[in-house]
Amino acid sequence: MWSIIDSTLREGEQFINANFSLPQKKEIALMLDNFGVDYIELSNPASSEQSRIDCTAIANLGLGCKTLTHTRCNLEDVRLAIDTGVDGVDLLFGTSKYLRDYAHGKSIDYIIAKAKEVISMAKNAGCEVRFSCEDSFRSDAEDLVRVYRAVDRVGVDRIGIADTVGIAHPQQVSELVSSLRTVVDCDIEVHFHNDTGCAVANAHSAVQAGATHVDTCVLGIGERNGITPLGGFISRMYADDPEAVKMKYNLPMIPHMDHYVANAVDVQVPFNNYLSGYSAFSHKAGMHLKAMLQNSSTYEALNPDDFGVSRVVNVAHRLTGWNAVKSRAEQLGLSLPDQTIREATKSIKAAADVRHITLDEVDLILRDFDTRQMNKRTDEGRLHGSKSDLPTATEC
Ligand SMILES: CC(=O)SCCNC(=O)CCNC(=O)[C@H](O)C(C)(C)COP(=O)(O)OP(=O)(O)OC[C@H]1O[C@@H](n2cnc3c(N)ncnc32)[C@H](O)[C@@H]1OP(=O)(O)O
Ligand SMILES: O=C(O)CCC(=O)C(=O)O
Ligand SMILES: [Zn+2]
Repeated sequence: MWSIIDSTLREGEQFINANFSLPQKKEIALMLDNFGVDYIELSNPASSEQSRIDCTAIANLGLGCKTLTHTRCNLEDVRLAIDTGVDGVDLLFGTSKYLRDYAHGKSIDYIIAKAKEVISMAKNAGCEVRFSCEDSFRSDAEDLVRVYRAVDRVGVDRIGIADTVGIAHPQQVSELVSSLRTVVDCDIEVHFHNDTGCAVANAHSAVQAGATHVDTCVLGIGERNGITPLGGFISRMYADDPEAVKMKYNLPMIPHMDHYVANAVDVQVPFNNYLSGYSAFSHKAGMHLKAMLQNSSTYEALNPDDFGVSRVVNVAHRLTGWNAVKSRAEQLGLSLPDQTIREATKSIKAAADVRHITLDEVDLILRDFDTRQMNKRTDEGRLHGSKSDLPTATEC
C-alpha cells in the first residue's frame, strides 16, 4: 500500500499565513502520528536557528512515524540535518530550464555529480535519502531519466517527482510515473501543487501508475494555493478501498486536524472542504432525501461515521419533498396520513418561496396540520355521536 509523507510542517510552513510555534508544531506532529502518517517532513534546519531547534525537537519526540527534513542538495545543509536526529533527508535540485537558469545556474552534469556526492554522504551517515528533480513536469524527459538513473544507482531510497507549479494533469502524471517505474528500482514519491485544481487527481493517478509515497498537507496548505490536501487524498483512496484505508489510518483525526491547522494559520475551513467542510455531508433536494431515507449510500460515496462527522439533512426549503417532510413529522412523533403530509409539504414550499424558513417553522406547520387533523377527527366523532378522547385545539 502507498505511504503518506505529510509536509504540513515543511511545505505547509511555506503557506502565506503559516508561522507555527514549536508547541503548535509538536501538536501537529502528534496529531499526524496519531492519524497514522508514515512520515512527517520538516522545514530545512538551515532556514533559521529556530527551524533547527524545532526540527531537532520534533525528530526527538519519539513519534511512531519517521521524520524527514527537506534540504538543498549540498553537504552543509545535510550535515546540519543529520545533527538534528531526523530519520531521513529529502534532497532536491531544480532540473527545469527555469530553475537551472534562475534558481541555481547549474548544469545537469553538475546536478548529477553533486547528487551522487551528497547522497553517498547521507547514506553513509545512516540516513534514509530521497532525491527530487524539482519542477519535473517542465524538465526535459531525457534529463529526468539521466538524473534519476544516476541517483538510483548510487543507492537513493526514493526518487521524488514534483509538480512544482501545479501544471500537470492526471494523464501526464500517469505517463511519467509509469515510464520512470521502468527506469529506477527504488521507491517513487510524488508532490503535486494545486494551482490548476488537479492535486488530488494527480496523486491518485500517480499511485495507480506505481508511485509508492504521496506528499500531503493538512488542508492542502503550502506555497500559493498549496498541495494535495491530506483529507482530499484520503477521501479519494477511501472511495477505492474503504476497508484498507480504515484499517491503516485513524480517520476521525482528519476533521480535527483540519480545524486545528485552520485556526493556527488564521483561515476558515472552506465550506466545501473534503470531510470537514460545513456542507461536506449536507443533503437538501427532495429526490435525494427520499432515497437517502432508505439507504444513505444512494447519495454518499463516503460514510460520515467513518470520519467521525455527522450528516446534516435540511428539509426547510422549497426543494423539499413529501418523503422528507414525512420523516420530519415522524421525528416529531406526529402520525399524519400521507395526503396530509403532501398538503403540509405544499405549505412549506409556499412559505419558502417568499422567505427563508427555518426547521422550527417547518415544525410549526406540521404541528398545525396535526392539530387540524385531530380537530377533524373530533368533529367527525361528534357527528357520529361518540366523543373523541383526543383534546381539541381550543381545549389545549
Ligand atoms: C519548491 C520548494 O518549495 S523548494 C523548498 C523551498 N524551501 C526553502 O526555501 C526553505 C527556506 N529557505 C531559506 O531559509 C533560505 O532560502 C535558505 C537558508 C535555504 C538559503 O538562504 P540563502 O543562503 O540566503 O540563499 P537564497 O535563499 O537567497 O538563495 C538560494 C541559494 O540556494 C541555491 N540553491 C537553490 N536550489 C538549490 C538546490 N536544490 N540545491 C543546492 N543549492 C540550491 C541557490 O543557488 C542560492 O545560492 P546562492 O547563495 O549561491 O545564491
Ligand atoms: O522536494 C520535493 O519533492 C518537492 C519540493 C517542492 O515543494 C516543490 O517542488 O513544489
Ligand atoms: Zn511544493
